[in-house]
Amino acid sequence: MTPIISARQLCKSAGEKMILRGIDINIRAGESVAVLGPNGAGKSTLLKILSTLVKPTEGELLIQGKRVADDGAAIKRMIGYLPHNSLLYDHLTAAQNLAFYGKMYRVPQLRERIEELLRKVGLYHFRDEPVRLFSRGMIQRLSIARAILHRPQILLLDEPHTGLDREACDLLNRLIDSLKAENGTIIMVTHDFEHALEVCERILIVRNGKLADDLSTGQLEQEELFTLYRKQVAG
Ligand SMILES: Nc1ncnc2c1ncn2[C@@H]1O[C@H](COP(=O)(O)OP(=O)(O)OP(=O)(O)O)[C@@H](O)[C@H]1O
Repeated sequence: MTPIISARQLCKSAGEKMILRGIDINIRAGESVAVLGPNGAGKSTLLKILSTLVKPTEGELLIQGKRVADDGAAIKRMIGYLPHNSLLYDHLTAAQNLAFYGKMYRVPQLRERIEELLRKVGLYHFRDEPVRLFSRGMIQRLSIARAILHRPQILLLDEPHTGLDREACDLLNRLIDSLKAENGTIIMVTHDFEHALEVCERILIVRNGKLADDLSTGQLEQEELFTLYRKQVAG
C-alpha cells in the first residue's frame, strides 16, 4: 500500500548550516508516530517540511504518492499542523481566525463547524475576543481548533501539550484518540518519552539532522526503548 507520507533524502540548510541531512521516512495511514531527540536536532524543521509550509533544500516529499508541487491545495487539505507559533492573527477574534482558515480550506458548513470547535476547546464564550487578549493556554486551545478545523487525515503536532492546563491536555488526548479511531495519521514532536509511548506505536529519534532510530513500541519493552532513547538523546 502507498504510504501516506513518504520522504526521501530530505535535506534542509539555512545558509551554511545543515539542519536536516538526508531523512528517509515512510509512514502508513493510521500510524501514530512520536518524534523525539535532543534540542536543536531538527525535529521542528522536519515537521515544518512534512506540513508542506517549508520546502526541503533537497529530497522529495510525497503525500499519498503525490508531490506537493503537483496537487498542493488537495494535499494541504489533508494536513493539520499545530506548530510552536500559533499561526493565528492577533487582531482577529477567535471566531474570525477560524473563519479565515475555514474559508481557505473550503470547510463545508463553516459556521456550524466553528461553533462546534469553539465549544469543544472551551472558548465559545471568548469567541468575539481578539486573540491578542488570550493567555498562552487559550491560544494553544484555539490553535488546536485551527489545526483540526478541516478534518485533516494527517495531524502534525509540535510539542502540543506545552502551555495547556490539565483539562486542555485531556481534551487534546481525546482528540488524538478520536483521530486514531478514524484511522488518522499522527506525528507528534515531544520531549515526553512516557507520553510518546502512551500515544504512539512508533518512535523516530532525530539527532543532528538525521534519523538515528526508528522504533516500534509494540516490539520492545518500555525499559529497552528507554535505554535506546537515552543512548541516542544523551550521547
Ligand atoms: N530558519 C532557520 N535559520 C537558521 N537556523 C535555523 C532555522 N531554523 C532552525 N534552525 C536551526 O536548526 C536547528 C534545528 O532546529 P529545530 O527547531 O528543527 O530543532 P528541534 O529539534 O525542534 O529543537 P527543540 O527540541 O529545541 O525544539 C537549530 O540549531 C536551529 O537553530
